[in-house]
Amino acid sequence: MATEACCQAIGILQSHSFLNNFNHHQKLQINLVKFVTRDCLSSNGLSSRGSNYSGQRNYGIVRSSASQTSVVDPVSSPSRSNTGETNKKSSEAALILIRHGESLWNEKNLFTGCVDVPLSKKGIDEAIEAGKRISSIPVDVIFTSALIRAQMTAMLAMTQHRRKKVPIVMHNQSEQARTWSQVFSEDTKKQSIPVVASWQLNERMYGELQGLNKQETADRYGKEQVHEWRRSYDIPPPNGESLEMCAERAVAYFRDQIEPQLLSGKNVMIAAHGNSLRSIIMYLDKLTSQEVISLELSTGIPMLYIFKEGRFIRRGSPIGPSEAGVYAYTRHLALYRQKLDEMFQ
Ligand SMILES: O=C(O)[C@@H](CO)OP(=O)(O)O
Repeated sequence: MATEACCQAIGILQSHSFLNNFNHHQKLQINLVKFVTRDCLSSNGLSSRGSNYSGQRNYGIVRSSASQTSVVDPVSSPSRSNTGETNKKSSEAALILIRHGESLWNEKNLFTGCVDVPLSKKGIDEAIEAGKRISSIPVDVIFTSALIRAQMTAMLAMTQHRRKKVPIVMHNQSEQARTWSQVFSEDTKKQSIPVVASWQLNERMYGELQGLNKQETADRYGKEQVHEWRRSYDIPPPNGESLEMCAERAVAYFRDQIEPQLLSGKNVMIAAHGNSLRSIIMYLDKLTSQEVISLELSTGIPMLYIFKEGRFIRRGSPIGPSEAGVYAYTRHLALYRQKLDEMFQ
């Protein structure tokens, strides 16, 4: 069902590579599947004590490798802009990961897991701030968990995006839901971003800890025990999921549904949770089960990866759109931002 829903969702608003969108006179290069029925690491954003998550070191490596690589420019490449090849091959695709902003239960220091709690006021502000950071990074498709805090984060972040496309939540759970949510304008579809919500990206299920206060639980069961429940790789909390179990469904979903999008040149944003994202980062960065233990993600800090030649390259967390030489940008992304400048200033 997830596969079907996802394919339809992607088909719905499948747009060509982001840069093509800018030339309004350009013949559209869209392999648009018929709508509906067919249709940086910032040091405060991600850290891992004692691991290779030294932001400074990694930024340097990434930047130098990027500068040595020749990146095809889809804007000026006639072969790409005139032959409709854009959708099939892209030299790179952006992948933004964002942990939801602070929730009302984060604020109260409660284990949340799969309980569907909304953002706090601070979380709303964090999501908007995150949106500013990625406002010049292309987004063609958004994946979120089924939980409202991740969805709020994605939507609030997108209110800040300079491209001003409209994120539209896909509803493929039934034929009727599909039919009733159809869009009948090609132009409108081009100005939209499909949002695919999936339980596989949910926070790990925290079992009988859900709703308990983290500090009180540590006082009761001991700090060590609670740390083991919270951060060990393969030890689940009582009747809950271990990180390993969470990774089984989150990484499988990433590989089955999200990687093909990146492979086809789509720029993807994932709004999800501390542990579902930890497991995905473990996969992207090839962390060991030991290394992932100390990986912590802050709420509301977007992390950018570039998918290129089958590899994921961590770029860091983009800063604001006004920053000229943001390390997180590749040449490809800088061109996108330049186009936005031309369009909207
Ligand atoms: O309560 C939760 O769902 C998670 C994330 O807030 O907690 P932890 O920090 O233990 O991963």
